[in-house]
Amino acid sequence: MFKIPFLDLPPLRAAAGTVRLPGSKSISNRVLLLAGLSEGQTLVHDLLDSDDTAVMLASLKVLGCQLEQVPGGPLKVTGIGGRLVNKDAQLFLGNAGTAMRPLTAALALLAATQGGAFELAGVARMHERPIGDLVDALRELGCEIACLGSEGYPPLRLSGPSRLRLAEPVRVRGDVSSQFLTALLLALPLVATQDVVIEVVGELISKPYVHITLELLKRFGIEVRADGWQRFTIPAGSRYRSPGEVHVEGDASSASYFVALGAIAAAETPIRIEGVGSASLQGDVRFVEAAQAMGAEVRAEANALEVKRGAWPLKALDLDCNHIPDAAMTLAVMALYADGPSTLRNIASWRVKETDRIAAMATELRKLGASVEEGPDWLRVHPLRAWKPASIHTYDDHRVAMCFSLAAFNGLVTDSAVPVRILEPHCVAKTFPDYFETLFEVVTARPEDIPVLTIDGPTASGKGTLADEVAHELGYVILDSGMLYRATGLAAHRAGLDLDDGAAVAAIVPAMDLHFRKGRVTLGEEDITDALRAEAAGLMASQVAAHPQVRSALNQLQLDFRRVPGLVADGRDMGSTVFPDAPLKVFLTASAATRAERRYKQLISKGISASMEGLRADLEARDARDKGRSASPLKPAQDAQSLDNSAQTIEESRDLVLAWWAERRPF
Ligand SMILES: Nc1ncnc2c1ncn2[C@@H]1O[C@H](COP(=O)(O)OP(=O)(O)O)[C@@H](O)[C@H]1O
Ligand SMILES: Nc1ccn([C@@H]2O[C@H](COP(=O)(O)OP(=O)(O)O)[C@@H](O)[C@H]2O)c(=O)n1
Repeated sequence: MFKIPFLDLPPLRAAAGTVRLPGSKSISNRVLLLAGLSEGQTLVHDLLDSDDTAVMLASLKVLGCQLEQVPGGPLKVTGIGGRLVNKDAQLFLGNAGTAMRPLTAALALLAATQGGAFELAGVARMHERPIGDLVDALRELGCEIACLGSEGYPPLRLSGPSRLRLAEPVRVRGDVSSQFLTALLLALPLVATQDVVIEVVGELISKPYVHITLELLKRFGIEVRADGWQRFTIPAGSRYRSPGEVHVEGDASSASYFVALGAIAAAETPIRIEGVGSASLQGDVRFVEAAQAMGAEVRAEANALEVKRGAWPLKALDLDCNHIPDAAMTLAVMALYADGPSTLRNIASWRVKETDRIAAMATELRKLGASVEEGPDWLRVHPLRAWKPASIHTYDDHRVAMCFSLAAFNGLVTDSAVPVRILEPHCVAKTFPDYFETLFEVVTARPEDIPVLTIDGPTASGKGTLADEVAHELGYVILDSGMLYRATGLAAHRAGLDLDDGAAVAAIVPAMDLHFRKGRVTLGEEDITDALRAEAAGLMASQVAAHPQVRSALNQLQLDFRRVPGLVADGRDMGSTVFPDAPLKVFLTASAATRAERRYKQLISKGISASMEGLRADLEARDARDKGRSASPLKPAQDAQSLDNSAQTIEESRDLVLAWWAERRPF
């Protein structure tokens, strides 16, 4: 996950490959609650790991459920069998509607029948999301509920015992959020000593989510009788029975970004999306039909989709989106690539989601330059051809962040492509913590569009440290080019080659089986990270680096690191030779005394013995060789910014470089 203030997406051009979706949020939290209320054990496979499931899990634990993660396997949930273990608890539910609503219903009913006191609270936005209709329905049933802030909103206090009135049908509004009905359906089996009837008042929205609820209840042994979508009966004597094992489907709303990606950018080979398909329970899988109407070519298997671009530009759309409320946000961004204005209708529920999504989408689309009209329950988006680089505010709303990533394909409809900045990208953790990593796996950009920041300088000036810090802050890929020279030196040495024979050393480069993963370097099967860090490897590197043949043999390997979303490259000639078009080139220096001292401390802290004088002599010899060689000698690129960090802390250097970087970005 990118836990950084912003993530800049360079102009993207194409997409291909396979993505595996994380588990559905709606199914995960429903299954967890049902497993938690059931008697016995349930093995939950493919559970979504996200903010919203984390708050549900934390609550179940407080309520006395036992949770055990089988390493690399399912989560084992041992339920409370409908009997309260802990009758007095405070639960924090973040911004998770899928936890707040059903837990309110379940705990209100349990408190009424078994006694207890529960406080349910969330983040500030959760306290602005209405829950009054559910509270009213539960009070009608005889539950005691106090709204601790504003009437009709969380935080709530649920207490009991109190006498329940189950003989009369309980009435709940269906036209604001179907989650109120879902909450009652999930919870009422707890008290179904007689038939309990729920009547929906008003037209029920988001029916597919209620369908998921009914299907999952069935798997947990509860056969609800439904009369149309207006009246539901929970039969007397209903009891949750664990099915033993449950597999959570991939998240169909999350699939929408990749379906859209295929429609926009998979011109050659399709994007394959695994985890949802034609057999999916989730209503949002019908997003596929909307994407097809806009031109996507889709092939559906039971549990996978393959999507390719069909019509281009996309075809404008006028759609009632009531059946795909969450996924429909993606259509608003697809509309930018259409051949006319697109209208999304019947989306009033957007106004009470993580943020007011109609207002948010309109505001952010306009920042890109789009012309947008909005009404109480509709949004019209006009196609965009003159794009502006924009900083997209994400309102702590995962879906805003994910759907605006698709704006980075603007280069497919304009000659002057622009990057897109996504603020607070970690908000995707709500449903898809690795969304951007997954996206980056399947998209490509033109190398010249991918920004590079270079840091060159003499040994122990702090290049590696600064590069790590800056790359981390920007979410960029890192190239420690010295490691490539070190690995080449080491491999040549081990092969018994004369390190002064440039042609012989260069000849082994193509066959080097070198991999960089998670800060470790492997050569073939062997982890050579520590060997590479030794001073001896640095000297060997400097020796082989003097040969033009070796430098050119390593050139393409270095260029291959220029990957989405951007690159920070450190070495000797990153700015002067390898990435001459980098928008920011830093030449980092520090006095020889400072550098020798830093290297000394670095080695000592790793338990490697060293002498200050020896180190200084080595580094001066290495500097002399690096500066004096004819091939790519160590010297600042013409347009480099010099930085002497002798008297600076690491943070000061980092912040200065980030400030220079900010000056060069178009946002
Ligand atoms: N600005 C700085 N101030 C103090 N120490 C630093 C600074 N930059 C780096 N260092 C320290 O100096 C040591 C050498 O830095 P390193 O990044 O390995 O250098 P290089 O990659 O240039 O050889 C590290 O232990 C690092 O923590
Ligand atoms: N881009 C690069 C990177 C390293 N090198 C060579 O590789 C040696 C080791 O590089 P490094 O960056 O790992 O070394 P330190 O600066 O960490 O000591 C340097 O002394 C250079 O001779 C190079 O020539 N060009």
